[in-house]
Amino acid sequence: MAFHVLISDPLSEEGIQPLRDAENIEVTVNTNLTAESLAEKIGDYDALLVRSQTQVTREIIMKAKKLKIIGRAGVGVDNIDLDAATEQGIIVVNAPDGNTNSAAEHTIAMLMSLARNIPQAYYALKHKQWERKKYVGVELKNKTLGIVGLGRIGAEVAARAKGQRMNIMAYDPFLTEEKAEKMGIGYGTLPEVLQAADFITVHTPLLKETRHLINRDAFQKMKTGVQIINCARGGIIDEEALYEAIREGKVAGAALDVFEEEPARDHKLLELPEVIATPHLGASTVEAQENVAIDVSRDVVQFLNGGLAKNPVNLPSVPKEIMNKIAPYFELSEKLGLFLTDLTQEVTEEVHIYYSGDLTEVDVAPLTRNTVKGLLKRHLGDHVNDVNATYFAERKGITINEHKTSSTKGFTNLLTVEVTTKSGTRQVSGTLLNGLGARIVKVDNYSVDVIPQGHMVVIHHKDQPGAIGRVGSLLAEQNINIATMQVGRSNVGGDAIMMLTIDKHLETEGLNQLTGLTDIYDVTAIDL
Ligand SMILES: NC(=O)C1=CN([C@@H]2O[C@H](COP(=O)(O)OP(=O)(O)OC[C@H]3O[C@@H](n4cnc5c(N)ncnc54)[C@H](O)[C@@H]3O)[C@@H](O)[C@H]2O)C=CC1
Ligand SMILES: O=C(O)CCC(=O)C(=O)O
Repeated sequence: MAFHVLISDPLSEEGIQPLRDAENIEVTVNTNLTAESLAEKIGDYDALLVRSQTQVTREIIMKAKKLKIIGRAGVGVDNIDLDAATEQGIIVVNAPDGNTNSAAEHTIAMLMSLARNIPQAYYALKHKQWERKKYVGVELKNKTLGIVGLGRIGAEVAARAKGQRMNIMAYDPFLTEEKAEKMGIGYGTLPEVLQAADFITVHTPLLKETRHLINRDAFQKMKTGVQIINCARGGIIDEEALYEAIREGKVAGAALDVFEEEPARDHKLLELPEVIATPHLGASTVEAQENVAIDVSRDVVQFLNGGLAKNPVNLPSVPKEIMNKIAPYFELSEKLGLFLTDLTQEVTEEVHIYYSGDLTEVDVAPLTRNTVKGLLKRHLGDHVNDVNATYFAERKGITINEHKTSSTKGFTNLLTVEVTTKSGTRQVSGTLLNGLGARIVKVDNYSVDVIPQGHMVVIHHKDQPGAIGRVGSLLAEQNINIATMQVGRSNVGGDAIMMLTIDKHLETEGLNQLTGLTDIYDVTAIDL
């Protein structure tokens, strides 16, 4: 089967070679699509690759019936409606490392241009004006650079600015004093950084929490004559507040690579002589564009062919060595989820997943997501997948609890799923037996040994002579062959469980007849 991939923003031709090389992938490049024509065409594609221009809105995602993956050749994913993608089970991947260097270099270029009025002086000279007095700048040496957001790019900017003999002071929610000290930079709260800095550069993502992080209040805290750089995202700085701060003389200059609305051809900030700007060029280098396109193309090829994406945005990435350990449990975890949904046949309120033995040594979050997928699949069908399983569970008010326990009950590994509904709690445990594959080894309090596959019947009954025979006869009458049978009981003559694997699905009529037999409490048909 061929997968169809649409590239809707200009990407490096060398960078998309992994897509072109893949035999089962057909690539369409169309960088002139309007929002309407993208919405019209997106239904034909399995993957969409973008930079920052294409707005992948909810409306487009809702029309993307075949779409499995959106690749962002770059870092920021604020042009993609992540919630909508997650809801629709579409994985979003980005290329977080490929343009770090270019963005950091661009920031330093902007910092130096700002300090020495290079763009303004250049413009004047091109217009035949030799203005030496007007364009006196300031040195960077011994000035304080305030960095807001010390991630990949912020940290690279810090390293380079140290080379300019600047003092660095940074704020990041994940930065500690110890870490700052190790990096040879100063640590401060946001207000402290704002107060101390001669130059301030922002390097956070654009999130609800960071929108207008630098606002009127923030400008009030700054030194008079401060200069501001934004090579991260328009919207982190409140543009209206920046405009006022420049007009009032609080801010002496600003260097902007990004704007709240792009393209920003006719922006009032651009009319101010104190503002220098580039049209979102931070990542526009040959190297960065090749890097990000390669990274994202590889992820798309890998993912479409059943592999794991290296840089998922709406799904945590799983290191290879952990994946190798947990991969054999994937099928079992989903089947335990499916088994319990059939067994309870009621609205799930709470889920507890217990991992023991070998499984306690690794990050089992992917298995939890897969179990939840199994629990929801009966009702949501193929619409639920690893990307959206936890989201759907949350939306349906189901709480998911993951536990690691030392109680292995004699197995080297044991995965137990417990579901609470309004009628009570049901449990199923499974294990992987060396060389023998997956087994269900416990249902509620009964020990069993059943391969989790095919058509099954779970019967709760009273441990009385004849009960098993009656079930066998009735199924024989219905021409249903029993492949295997397991019986577990709590005590002689007490409650017991029969687990049958049968050769075909048990229809409702047969199920009702079984339920009507003497000493039978309840019967559930399960199809795995
Ligand atoms: N102009 C351009 O062409 C480019 C822009 N970017 C943008 O640069 C920004 C940074 O990218 P990376 O360094 O790769 O991201 P990153 O994820 O490595 O770093 C972001 C940092 O911001 C911090 N942060 C989050 N909320 C914060 C807050 N309220 N206050 C202070 N810090 C906060 C995070 O803890 C993290 O350390 C992103 O917005 C990205 O989209 C990236 C590449 C090119
Ligand atoms: O695609 C681009 O050139 C923009 C890069 C960018 O802003 C990012 O990676 O966040």
